[in-house]
Amino acid sequence: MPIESAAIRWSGDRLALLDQRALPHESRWLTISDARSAADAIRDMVVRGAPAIGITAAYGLAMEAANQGDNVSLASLKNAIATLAASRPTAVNLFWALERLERVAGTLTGTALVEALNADAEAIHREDLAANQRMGELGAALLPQDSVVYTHCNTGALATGGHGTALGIVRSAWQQGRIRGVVAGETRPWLQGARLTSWELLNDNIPVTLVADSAAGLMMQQGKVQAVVVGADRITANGDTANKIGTYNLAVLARHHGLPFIVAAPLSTLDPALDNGSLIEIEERDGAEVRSIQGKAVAPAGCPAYNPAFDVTPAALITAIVTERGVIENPDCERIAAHLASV
Ligand SMILES: CSC[C@@H](O)[C@@H](O)C(=O)COP(=O)(O)O
Repeated sequence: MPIESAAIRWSGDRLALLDQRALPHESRWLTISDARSAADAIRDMVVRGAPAIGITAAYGLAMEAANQGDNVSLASLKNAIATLAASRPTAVNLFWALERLERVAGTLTGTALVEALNADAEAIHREDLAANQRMGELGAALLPQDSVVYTHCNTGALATGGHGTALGIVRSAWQQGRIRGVVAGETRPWLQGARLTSWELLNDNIPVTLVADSAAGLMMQQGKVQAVVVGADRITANGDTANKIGTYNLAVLARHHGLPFIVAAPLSTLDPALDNGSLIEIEERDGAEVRSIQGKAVAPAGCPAYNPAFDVTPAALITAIVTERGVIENPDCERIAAHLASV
């Protein structure tokens, strides 16, 4: 059945992705028809954001199954699953989606398998939108009345099945008249804040001020922001949270200035199999992304550069984690486990 969200269009058997590398200047859609092209799109940042990566991987596997036709089985999909799993390492939603589809596939074969994978990929897409809307309601209530909220990277409709995680909270809070506006950090090196978050917020007429990442401390010192809300790529059993590089800096600053630091993520981003954040694989990307901005060199050619795509914020710096199931205040092992066990 066709499903459409801001950056992901599923026709029922083919996938189109909005090429997020070209935003905000150009709206270009790429057609994806198998697991290899889905994996390429994830690795090359055509599609990004933990939930959107999971949704894309699910559709990629479903299309692969359909392409294989009558003889398809879980065994014949193993290479495609490995290709998708190798695309990016940090966002657990990718692995969560693949494992979920593997369970659905089970011993099915042929048309039954194709139909089951299609239905589950569509369910993952729809469930993510519903989760975001619920997180929006729950998270908005945590923000101080009349506050200005600082956010990092892009966690909006582009990064998810719709509405957004942290940006979903911002959207819901704005609709409720709870916040006065948003400060978006530009988010070097890929500029998700400058290119994507500001674009989404301007499109929704939500007041946004774009700042260089290095302005965050001054803005907090000057009392210009009252809360920080971010998304997550993986949250371990103790609440440690991997998110876009620079998130940890913001958490330290928020603690110093006594501001709430709120993480929003669907349950598909929780990884209770890992005890703590030191066990999360942090994606390291090409140093060329740091030496240049949007393909234009800003550093001497060949200058050594280090380019981790994510960092880990210790749970002790997090005021609350919001999932579609509720709010985990002062997250730790016990509270995360109780949250996961609750219904
Ligand atoms: C709802 S998206 C949550 C996270 O995936 C987001 O904050 C982030 O870090 C995205 O990184 P990206 O490298 O753009 O995929």
